Amino acid sequence: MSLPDDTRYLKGGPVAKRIMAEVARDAAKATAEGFPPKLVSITVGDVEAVGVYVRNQRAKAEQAGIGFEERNFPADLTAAELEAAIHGMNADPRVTGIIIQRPVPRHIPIKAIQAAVHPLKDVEGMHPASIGNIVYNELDLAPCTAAASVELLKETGLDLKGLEVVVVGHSEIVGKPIAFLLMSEGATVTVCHHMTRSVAAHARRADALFVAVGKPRLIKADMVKPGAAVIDIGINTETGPDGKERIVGDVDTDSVKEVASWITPVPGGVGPITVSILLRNTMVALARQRALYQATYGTAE
Ligand SMILES: NC(=O)C1=CN([C@@H]2O[C@H](COP(=O)(O)OP(=O)(O)OC[C@H]3O[C@@H](n4cnc5c(N)ncnc54)[C@H](OP(=O)(O)O)[C@@H]3O)[C@@H](O)[C@H]2O)C=CC1
Ligand SMILES: Nc1nc(=O)c2c([nH]1)NC[C@@H]1CN(c3ccc(C(=O)N[C@@H](CCC(=O)O)C(=O)O)cc3)C=[N+]21
Repeated sequence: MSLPDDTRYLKGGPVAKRIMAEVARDAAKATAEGFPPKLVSITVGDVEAVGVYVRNQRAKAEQAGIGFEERNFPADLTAAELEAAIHGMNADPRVTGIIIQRPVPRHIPIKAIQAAVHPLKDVEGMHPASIGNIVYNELDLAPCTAAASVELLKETGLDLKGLEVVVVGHSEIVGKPIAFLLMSEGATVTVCHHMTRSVAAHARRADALFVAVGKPRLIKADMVKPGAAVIDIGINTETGPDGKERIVGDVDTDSVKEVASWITPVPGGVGPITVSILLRNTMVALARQRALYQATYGTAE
């Protein structure tokens, strides 16, 4: 989809491109040195919900020179079987990073599965140890979407110190890490969720509004402060007026763009940056694994 050349759109493409160039350079160097990076994607059962994400991961990984392997397990896999498979990948030196695509079937406890991924291979930053590092402001393996969203806000040039920010949605993978990253930047952060009495009342006070809920057109123009920056993280698939499937965010972009000073398009906003940060995290993970390998088996020079 082409977007109007409008400064109100905070496009993800240029930021993603910058990150991808850096990743491709690092991947080529590591490969030449005998350490080819490889990312393994785990999906369990119905892969439809994560289809776009996995497709883009494969395409971008190949473009950057990172190996990509998709492991799709049947929906009736037990948690113990999945953990065993993950332990195998933890022990496999050819696997650099592991991402468990969400959602997984209800009978699989996602927290336990994320904890099974070795922290050195946790490219999504979802192991409890990785998530904990965010509280300490150690951010080199931060959850990809949260890092991508904050990176886009920075593109506005707004000073994050003291900025009034509202985050709608408080999932472990998106909303909560966004709140932590923003706190580290000095913003004043309010987090809304389904029990919040009036999301609108909070949202209207925000200089920057992050939305990660999964409900098309949840945020309308009257919920946005004039001049605000709106970061739309939602990725929802719906049937458009032409009968074709399309991707929309959580923000009613047509009306909100008349009020906001900046708005991220969907598609073309946060999504592409998320993928490039996942690949960047893969290279960070590789560097850490190489450092450990060197410390363990290397000879003193
Ligand atoms: N662009 C990207 O790179 C990515 C996009 N996404 C997209 O972001 C969206 C959110 O994903 P994710 O966080 O995983 O989803 P979850 O379903 O895990 O979380 C949704 C959150 O929204 C809250 N919520 C639900 N209804 C409301 C409401 N009416 N008002 C305020 N808050 C509400 C929920 O609160 P409670 O828990 O209290 O019910 C919950 O915290 C999805 O559309 C997903 O596809 C996700 C990852 C990456
Ligand atoms: N463990 C886990 N981590 C996730 O981060 C995660 C997940 N599971 N499950 C599914 C959701 C959804 N999600 C997307 C990320 C990028 C695009 C993306 O690249 N979007 C392009 C789409 C372009 C196109 O249409 O091809 C864009 O917005 O421009 C889409 C969807 C990550 N999620």
